[in-house]
Amino acid sequence: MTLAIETQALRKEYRGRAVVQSLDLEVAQGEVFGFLGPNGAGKSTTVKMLLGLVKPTSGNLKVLGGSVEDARVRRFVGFLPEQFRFHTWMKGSEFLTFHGRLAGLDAREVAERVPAALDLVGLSGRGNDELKGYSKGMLQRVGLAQAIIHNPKLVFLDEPTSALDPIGRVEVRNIIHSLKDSGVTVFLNSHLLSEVEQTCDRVAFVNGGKILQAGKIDDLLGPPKFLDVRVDKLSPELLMKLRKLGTVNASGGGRFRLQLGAADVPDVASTIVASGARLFELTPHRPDLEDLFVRLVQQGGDK
Ligand SMILES: Nc1ncnc2c1ncn2[C@@H]1O[C@H](COP(=O)(O)OP(=O)(O)OP(=O)(O)O)[C@@H](O)[C@H]1O
Repeated sequence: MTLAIETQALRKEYRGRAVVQSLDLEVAQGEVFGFLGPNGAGKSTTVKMLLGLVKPTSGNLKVLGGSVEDARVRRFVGFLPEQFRFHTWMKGSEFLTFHGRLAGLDAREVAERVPAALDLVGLSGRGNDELKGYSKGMLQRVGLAQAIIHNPKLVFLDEPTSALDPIGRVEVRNIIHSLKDSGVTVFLNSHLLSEVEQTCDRVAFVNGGKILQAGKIDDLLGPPKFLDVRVDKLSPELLMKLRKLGTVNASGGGRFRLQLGAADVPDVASTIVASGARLFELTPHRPDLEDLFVRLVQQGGDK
């Protein structure tokens, strides 16, 4: 596995107080990784160290297989900060040209990339407008365009959807998916856990500067605990078969909730269909990231 980010025992102290402690992190190239934690958990400090903006007190870190101090490595890193101070007097395309040149693109590359980036974030046709006339959502999107103007291999996005309406969120989610499709690694800080659940391959929960848990979302959440099902008729024969798969609570009209035992969702569906019943609904329920987040932070936050 080629790693885009690798840290060992990374630590940052401010005035003797550790705000990031012994952080071991591995993010594979091409994955969308969610870095989650409550306010003050040490997320921004970690990102700043990974960007070379803050010097670690101790520990090791590698970005794209090299040192973040190396300009040749930073050339392939993009960043959208949470509270971007936009140059509001600039037009959208001037702003992107400015950042493209800062990132090392030459005039020809910038001329090519600016319209493509505006298009990708749904702002084509608005490049000649000054940023001071942009809505919050448009600013967020032009900020995202700035983070990817130079075709980075690794992008850090800090709360990229917080200022956006539901349509804007879907658009950003699609942009993240298309970045992933083109092999870009995305490191996402977000408090919007439903967004994270839909976007990320893996997540790490951090609090008190330490990782509480990390892994694939499916593995962390585990299998569904119960299913809500609707069939045309819950016959005594079907009921008997379902009881071998879990505990059935019927609520009439062919509806029932099945607390799953060892069986999984396909077992239940095939049992129903094989019995000759018609299956209208089958909804698996499991704890979501928010449940896990609250549980982990409450259990492990003060350690
Ligand atoms: N430059 C600094 N000097 C002193 N303390 C700092 C500095 N930067 C951050 N801290 C402290 O480090 C801790 C972690 O802050 P950090 O901003 O990394 O958290 P965060 O997880 O990003 O929080 P949020 O979700 O609120 O942005 C906080 O207690 C913060 O006050």
